[in-house]
Parts: sequence; C-alpha cells; structure tokens
Amino acid sequence: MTQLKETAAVLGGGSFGTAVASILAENGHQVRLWVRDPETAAAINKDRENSRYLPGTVLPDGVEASEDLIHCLSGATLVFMAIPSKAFIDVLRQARDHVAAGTMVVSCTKGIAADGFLLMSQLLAREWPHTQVGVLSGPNLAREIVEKKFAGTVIASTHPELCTRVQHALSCPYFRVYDSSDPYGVELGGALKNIYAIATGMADALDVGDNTRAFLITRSLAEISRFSARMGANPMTFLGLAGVGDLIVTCSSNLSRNYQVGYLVGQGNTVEQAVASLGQTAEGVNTVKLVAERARSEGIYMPLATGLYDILFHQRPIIDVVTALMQGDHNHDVDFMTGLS
Ligand SMILES: NC(=O)c1ccc[n+]([C@@H]2O[C@H](COP(=O)([O-])OP(=O)(O)OC[C@H]3O[C@@H](n4cnc5c(N)ncnc54)[C@H](O)[C@@H]3O)[C@@H](O)[C@H]2O)c1
Ligand SMILES: O=P(O)(O)OC[C@H](O)CO
Repeated sequence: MTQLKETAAVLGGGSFGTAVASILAENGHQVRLWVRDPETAAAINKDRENSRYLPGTVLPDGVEASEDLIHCLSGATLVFMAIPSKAFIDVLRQARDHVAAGTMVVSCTKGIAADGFLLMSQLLAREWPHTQVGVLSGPNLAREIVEKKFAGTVIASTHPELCTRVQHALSCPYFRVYDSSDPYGVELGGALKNIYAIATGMADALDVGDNTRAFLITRSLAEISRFSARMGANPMTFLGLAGVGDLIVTCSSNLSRNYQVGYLVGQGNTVEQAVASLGQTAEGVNTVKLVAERARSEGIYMPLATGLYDILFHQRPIIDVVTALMQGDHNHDVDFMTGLS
C-alpha cells in the first residue's frame, strides 16, 4: 500500500512539538515547525538541533522551523498543536483564518483552560469549527521519543478517518499508535495525571517508601476516574495508555517536568521557585488549581488534588494533609468502578 505523504504543521517548538516533528519527518512527511521567534527558527534550521528544549538531539532534515505561522499552515493536511494550555487559545485565534476547512487537527496539549474549564479539543471545536479534531496522549516523554526508545500512544477522535491518518503518519519502529473513540477521556487523563506527578515528586523528595508511592499512584487513579466519571467520561478509558500508562510514567520519571516541580517543592522550595527553576512547561500547577476548585464546588471527593492545592497555594503543611488522608473515613477499594463512592 502506498503511504500518503502528509504536509504537516506542528505549532509549538518546545520539547513535544519538536519530538512529533521529528517522527513525522523521519516517516517522510513534509514538516513545518512553528516557533515564535525568528532566531530560534534560524538556529534550528542551521544547527539541526532545538538547543533549548532538546539539546543534543539531531533533527531530521525534513523538519523546517519557521516563525511564519501562515507559511507553516499553508497547504497543511495535518496540524499538531503542542502549545502550552495557557497560550493555546491565543494561537488558535492567530491562526484561525489560515486553517483550511476539513483540516485534521490534533491536540497534544495536556492541560485545561481556566475559561470554562475547557479541554483543548473543546477550545478547538469552538474556535476552529471547520476542522476535524483529535487528541494525542499517552506515556510519551519527549526526550525518550527523540532517543527512539519504544513507546506507545493513543490518538482519540470521533472521526475514525483522522485516527487512521494519524496512525499512518506517526507509526514507526519505535512509536506505536493505538486509536480510541473517547477523546474526552483520553484528554482528561493526560491533563489530570500531571497533578499526581507533582504529588509523587514531592513524596519522593521526602523519601517515602515504595509502598507509599504505589499507594499514592493507585489512589491517584481512583481520583482521576472518579472525577472523570462525574465529568461524563468513560472510566474504562483510564485503564489504557492515556490513563494508567501516562500516570505511571509521569509519576515515576525524573524526566517529567511535573514530577520535577513536585520534587523541588518537597525539597523546600515554593511552587513559584520550582516553576522558575524548571523553565519549561509544568501543566499540573495550573491544572491542580482548576481541578481542586471544581472538586470542591461539585462535592467530588479528591483528597489528593485538594490537599496538594492547599500545600502549593495555601502553605498547608504536608503532614496535615497526609494525616487527614490517612485518618479519613474508611473507604472502598476500586470505588470508582463499582459505583460505591
Ligand atoms: N514534553 C513532553 O514530554 C510532553 C509530552 C506529551 C505532551 N506534552 C504536552 O505538550 C504541551 C507543550 O509542552 P512542551 O513540553 O512542548 O513544552 P515546553 O515547555 O517544552 O515548550 C513550550 C513551547 O511553547 C512555546 N510557547 C509558549 N507560549 C507560546 C505562545 N504564546 N505562542 C507560541 N508558542 C508559545 C514556547 O516558546 C515553547 O516552544 C504541554 O501541554 C505538555 O503537557 C509534553
Ligand atoms: O514532562 P511532563 O510532566 O509534562 O510529562 C510529559 C508527558 O506528559 C509524559 O507523558
């Protein structure tokens, strides 16, 4: 079967946008990587390296970086969005008139917009209603992807043909793409796990035991599933790569920026200091605020997310949160699947 060669635009030249662009170009597709400033674009094109976000990685020749958004989108058959959630809406508005009707657009962003508690695919559906929208999510640390370590991911969309196109565009010997018809659940899993990566990083800095980490990660899954079920997602989706898979990697890898933020806070830094020293995107810092507020306003039991929020933003001592958790009412295991919560 002849492979369709895509003209792909990747908006966002940070770690993940660069990793996606890299796979696409290696698969023979034409790729334009949109970055904001001309110096960065010129340096990427000249050095074949994104020295700020993925130093030491040689980018395939097929990746063309450009600061010209219109050029990047011109003739694009597939658009990948790898813009942090805080800037997502601005970019959608800048680009709106340059995206052709029917274009397939895939969000790789794992965050929630404060305005209306919307996921990125919901912003896309609102701002670019003339496009077909999908979501890419899974245990996908950018650094490991460009090092060609084996990884799996999920493309989720209500348009099956979009899933097929993205599977063809991205699949390669080290990257396997599964499909899903539950974009909302896949996207919610990717956004929520960042909260728990911060909590686990903090716990690791405090040198908790292995039992504690397993306890924390498993109860994180319970919270993610409970919250998502209340939001209307299918809790079964969280058993997949975009749920358990991403939760495991982000809560256990020191390559995760959310985990790193938690680790720095566990070492005694404020969250502001931790974010400043990271210098990259850690979506969980914003997500925990939105989710904790939502959980409280809707009466959803989420002691980990609300406890983390209080630690990060209200200087609540960690020990208070842990004590309240450990001494809370007796509860059922797997409550979110059995309807016992
Ligand atoms: N890095 C990963 O391993 C990874 C994996 C999967 C998903 N993601 C998700 O991808 C999204 C992007 O993360 P990242 O890791 O690439 O972030 P990053 O911090 O590595 O890079 C962010 C990029 O966005 C650009 N940017 C910021 N504000 C912008 C604006 N207003 N307009 C245009 N560009 C802007 C920055 O210049 C930078 O190039 C996040 O939602 C993240 O959760 C990241
Ligand atoms: O570095 P993080 O914490 O944003 O995590 C990156 C990816 O989401 C892992 O799948």
